[in-house]
Amino acid sequence: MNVDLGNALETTPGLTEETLERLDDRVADAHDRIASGMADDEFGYAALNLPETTDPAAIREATDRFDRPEAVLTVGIGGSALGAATLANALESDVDAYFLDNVDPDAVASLLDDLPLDETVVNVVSKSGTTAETLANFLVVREAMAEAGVDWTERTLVTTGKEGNLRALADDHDLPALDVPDGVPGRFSALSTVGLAVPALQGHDIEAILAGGSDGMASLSGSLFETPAYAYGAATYALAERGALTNAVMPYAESLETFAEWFAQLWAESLGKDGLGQTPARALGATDQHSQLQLYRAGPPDKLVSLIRPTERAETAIPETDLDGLAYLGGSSLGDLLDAEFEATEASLAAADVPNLRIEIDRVDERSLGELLYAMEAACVLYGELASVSTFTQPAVEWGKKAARGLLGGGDFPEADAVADKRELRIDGS
Ligand SMILES: O=P(O)(O)OC[C@H]1O[C@H](O)[C@H](O)[C@@H](O)[C@@H]1O
Repeated sequence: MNVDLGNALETTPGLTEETLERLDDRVADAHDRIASGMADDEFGYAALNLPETTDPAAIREATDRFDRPEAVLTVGIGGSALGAATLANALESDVDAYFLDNVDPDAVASLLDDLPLDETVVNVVSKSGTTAETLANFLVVREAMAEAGVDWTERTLVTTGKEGNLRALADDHDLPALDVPDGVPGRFSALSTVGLAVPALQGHDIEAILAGGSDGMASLSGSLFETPAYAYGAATYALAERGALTNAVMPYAESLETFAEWFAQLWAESLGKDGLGQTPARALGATDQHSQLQLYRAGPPDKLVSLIRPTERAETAIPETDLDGLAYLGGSSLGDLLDAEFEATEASLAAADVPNLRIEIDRVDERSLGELLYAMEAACVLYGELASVSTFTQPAVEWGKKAARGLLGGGDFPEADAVADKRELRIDGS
């Protein structure tokens, strides 16, 4: 994996080589803090040890008891879904992966109608075991299985903390259960049981995913010039300080589209604190060149664009044509075209002085994905250190969770009272 900062030099906002040299002293201090947090398995920092602390054999022991299913249905939300979804949607498998991470009744009903429930493994994931959406969806899924004559206890895998509702359910019904490791916030859990059970059920090489994470771990050092993850974290931080308040993440590979969603949670929940942060925007190359790029290039100069690509792709040749004006495409390939679009977008942003960062992975496979996920987590932790925010908490999200629970009669939460204070200025249509 490599990160190229060249197109963020002398842009608006922008960096200079001198800025980066000066910042490198702070990166060294931040790295010391990160390394000591890792050594002590401190809350949050422990996530950066996962390539070494996750036990793939324990994951396989829990997943191997299910004969190769037709589908895996994960019931979870946020960090309990997005890591697994990133891996499942990036890697090809004949075991289909679905994710119930919302409680839209139409979407839930239509998914349950379509799924072969007797051939599906239900993977219910909640670190806290209290998230209303996840537990409600699980109750709905469980009932759908019972109605279809499927013994849900035979087809359910639970991943949760050591205590709580889900743990009790797993114990009561003797369900296979994986532990969410201590000290690992949900959005940093992709390389743990939380992110790896689905790829294991799909037959992917989870050891290779962890090996990729280990590659990222081995490259952590006290200098941003030697650590791609820190180069990305330091540059995004410094650009945000200079006004790049939006980070448009634009993978040039459809298989990485969900990665941008995972990144959005990581960046938003970790860094959006104390009036600081950088808004992650999700885009896909080349598709969004034809929609969002106009804004990124010519809108307010408050953005940076992160362009991500694999350097190796499958080849699909573009057939020769004698159509005037299209002959230049013939003999080329879709991959060449996508790469040309990638480089053209970089150049077009640079020509308009818009900072853009290039991230390259070797190819979309287990090892490179493990390295990419690890590197972005390390980048985020470094950014949090430089910005002095509390990277591993999410009090603003918890506030809304409590208000919703209170509204539904799930406890006495003062946050729920605020809902009654909503101001109205309503304009009715016909
Ligand atoms: O895994 P759970 O406890 O169900 O939590 C799922 C999600 O809930 C909240 O929204 C948190 O802000 C997220 O960080 C977390 O990933």
